[in-house]
Amino acid sequence: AEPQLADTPALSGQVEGIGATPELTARDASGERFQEPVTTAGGQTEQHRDSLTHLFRWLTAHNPDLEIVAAGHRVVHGGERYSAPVRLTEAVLQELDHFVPLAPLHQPHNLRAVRAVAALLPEIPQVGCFDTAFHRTQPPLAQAFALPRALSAEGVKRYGFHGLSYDYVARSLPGVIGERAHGAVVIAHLGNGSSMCALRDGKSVATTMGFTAVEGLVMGTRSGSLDPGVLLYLMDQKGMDAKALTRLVYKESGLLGVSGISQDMRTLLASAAPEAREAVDLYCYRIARELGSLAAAAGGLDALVFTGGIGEHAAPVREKVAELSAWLGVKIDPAANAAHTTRIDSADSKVAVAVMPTNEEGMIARYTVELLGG
Ligand SMILES: Nc1ncnc2c1ncn2[C@@H]1O[C@H](COP(=O)(O)OP(=O)(O)O)[C@@H](O)[C@H]1O
Ligand SMILES: CC(=O)OP(=O)(O)O
Ligand SMILES: [Mg+2]
Repeated sequence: AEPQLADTPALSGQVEGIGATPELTARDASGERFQEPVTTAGGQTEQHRDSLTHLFRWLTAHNPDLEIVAAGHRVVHGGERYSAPVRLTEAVLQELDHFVPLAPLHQPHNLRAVRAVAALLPEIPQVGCFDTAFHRTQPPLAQAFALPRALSAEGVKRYGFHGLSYDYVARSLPGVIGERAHGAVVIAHLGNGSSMCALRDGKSVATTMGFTAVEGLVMGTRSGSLDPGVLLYLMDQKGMDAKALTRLVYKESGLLGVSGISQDMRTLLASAAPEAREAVDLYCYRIARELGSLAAAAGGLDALVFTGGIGEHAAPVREKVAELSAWLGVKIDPAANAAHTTRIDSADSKVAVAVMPTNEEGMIARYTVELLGG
């Protein structure tokens, strides 16, 4: 029989703290919550393996009837080659290893999990679902850097990320705003990593992230767009090498670097420190600037959607972005915004404004069933 996907997951959960003290948390359909530490020692590879061993044992103990038939994975970078989900064979994994330098915070962890499952459950098929894939519909101009042709031909171009989230939201959007979902839409995925995507008729036409997931908006610890001259200056005048610059732009910048306090939006919103305020202000200002740019790429703005941890929960961020975007016809209803309702635009707003939960795992499950069931 063809695999069927239930509307709601039987279980959902995560292993957090790999690299430190991993812990499994899960929730079943009735809302019951489970939490247990993972016993492990050694480096990241061993910790991934032990976390998955623990997970599979736990799954069997709690659902004796459960049969694992496949595993779907988020793989952040698929390069030029992978514009759709793919069966993960060892040959494919070796190609995906090449993108580790292009997504150092994500790709190595993504691939470790695939290899750990392959070792533990060698008989099940595994599917890779790429953050970059959704953006392959973009016109070539939107994917281009103004670099010499030879470099562009090698694949030095703008890929974009958070595609699983954008695809999920785009598919759900007609149910929230009707016909306007087929017009010019900008989705703001605001989490630890933050990016925005312009869509026309549900397809990506432009996005703020580029070759790597460090371009674009201010993020938790990532700088977002920088004048490349800053990097040249730091190399030339301060003797910083690639490793030091990687640490700087991926781990020490963004909300954390500007505030000097935290990478966590909740902490910053609760803080009275002027540095916290400045970090949040810069975060919102950059979103509003990019919204203007993306509206230009989409040829207008019919709808603005907020998603991700910050987009879904941080009402003051949405309020500030809306205030800075009034010129585009964005106007929100303060009470609806404070209550995090699905539609937060005021009755006289030209632009529909929505708050929607994302569901990257749900999207992975769907792609996996589609690929294997077809
Ligand atoms: N109630 C809230 N108010 C403000 N910010 C929140 C709230 N809940 C979560 N966040 C923020 O969401 C961000 C994490 O987003 P999330 O999408 O969960 O992250 P990830 O990209 O790791 O999946 C953090 O900055 C966190 O502070
Ligand atoms: C690609 C990316 O930035 O992902 P995340 O938001 O999960 O860090
Ligand atoms: Mg996320």
